[in-house]
Amino acid sequence: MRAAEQVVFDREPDVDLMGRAAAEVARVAAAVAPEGAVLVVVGPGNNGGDGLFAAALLAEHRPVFVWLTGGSGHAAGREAARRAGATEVDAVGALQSLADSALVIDAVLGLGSRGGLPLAVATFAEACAAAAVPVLSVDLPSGLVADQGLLPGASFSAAHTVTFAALKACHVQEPAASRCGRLHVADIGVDVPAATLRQAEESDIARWWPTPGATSDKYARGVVMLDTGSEHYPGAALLTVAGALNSGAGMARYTGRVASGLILTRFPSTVIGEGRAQALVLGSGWGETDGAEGRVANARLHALPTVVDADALYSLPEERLDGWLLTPHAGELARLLGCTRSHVEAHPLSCVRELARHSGAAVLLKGATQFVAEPSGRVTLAVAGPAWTAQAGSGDVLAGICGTLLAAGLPAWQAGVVGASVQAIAAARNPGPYPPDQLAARLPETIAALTAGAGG
Ligand SMILES: NC(=O)C1=CN([C@@H]2O[C@H](COP(=O)(O)OP(=O)(O)OC[C@H]3O[C@@H](n4cnc5c(N)ncnc54)[C@H](OP(=O)(O)O)[C@@H]3O)[C@@H](O)[C@H]2O)[C@@H](O)CC1
Ligand SMILES: [K+]
Repeated sequence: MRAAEQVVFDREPDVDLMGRAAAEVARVAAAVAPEGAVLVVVGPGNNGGDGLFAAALLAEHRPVFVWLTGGSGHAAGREAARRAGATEVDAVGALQSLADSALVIDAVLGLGSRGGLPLAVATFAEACAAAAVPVLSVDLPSGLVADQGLLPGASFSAAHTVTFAALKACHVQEPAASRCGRLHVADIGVDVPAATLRQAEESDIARWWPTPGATSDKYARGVVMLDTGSEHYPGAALLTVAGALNSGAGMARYTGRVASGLILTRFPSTVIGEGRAQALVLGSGWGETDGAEGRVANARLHALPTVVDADALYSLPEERLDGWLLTPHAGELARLLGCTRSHVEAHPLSCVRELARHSGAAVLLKGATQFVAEPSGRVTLAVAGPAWTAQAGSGDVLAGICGTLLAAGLPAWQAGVVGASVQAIAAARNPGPYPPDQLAARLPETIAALTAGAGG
């Protein structure tokens, strides 16, 4: 973000980016709280500057109070707010005026935040929540750190966040994302080149879904070959097949070690044994079975796009896995990188990127926020779903869905994003809790609704 801003300053030294940012903040403030007093809480840096210029704009029409939490603040902004008639208050005055405020604008810390809040501000943030006064945060809820999803300490809980040019990690990664409220991305004339972090939306999933054409046969739709499940985890085989078939595979072939009778009783259209296929799914429910390495090496010989899940992840071939999709959760990713689970949870973006860069595969990191990294470093976040999907077996269904999407010809990263998203959307549209096999059974109607009107 700072580099992108610098490009604008180099091109146009007199550009008033802060004025544009403040105008957007004032516009959203007027929309969400059209009347009543506004209390602007201001920090020491440019985030505070945005708040002060927004205060000046709002003070033309309504009572505005300004609390300079650091004692001073952006000098020109302070002067503008004063001239427009805003009233400066101290910490006590801020708490007193809270009850009469229609809106609090949080302009304490933005991109320069190290995380957490000074004590007086933390107390005030709690008071806002207790008084149920809506907070509009400038750029990000103060207390968060822009490029992290963690809560490093106290922070505001915003009803609205106005950010500039592009979303930052804190806006989309939990638990920070839940502090941001409704997000408004304001265009202030700063171009963010080739976004390295993107958030997929339902409309993207509808557009990317590989709807078969009039002339598609089962091979064009894609045959998925699954080597999943084990004596210990036969259910995993069923769940992967359920994921594959309910997301529209042209055919599912099962080559794993679970008795074919069990598979066929539940999914009679499954074909048992190897044959022509367009994608493979490996590993879900293998457990610590012998022969993982041999089975992964065998898959390599097929030279097909491959989903590698669960225990197969620990037997990855050494060469670059172009076109493959790895689907670890945080614990598995930690083991692969030789670090701790808590390290992955604290730094999911860098960890998921590291495995993608190192392996040459796309990597879908599963969890509350689902990240898909490409070897280039670009990361796309899947559409978020309700927490109900965090249940044993969800990952198996997801591996099957991703297999279908790979078989239909989607690039590995896109198969990961679309697969994780459609499962989340199905869960959101069918508020459960449904166990994963029943949620898998809801995929067809979810996909039908999603793609209706998307133009295929
Ligand atoms: N660049 C541009 O043109 C544009 C920028 N824009 C706006 O500027 C914002 C970025 O401004 P910024 O760089 O001044 O950083 P900002 O977040 O205001 O604060 C830094 C100050 O806070 C302090 N501090 C940090 N953590 C702390 C803590 N936990 N507790 C207490 N203090 C803490 C820190 O102290 P230090 O770490 O240096 O000791 C430093 O003094 C950006 O988010 C956007 O709103 C828009 O106008 C668009 C154009
Ligand atoms: K802020």
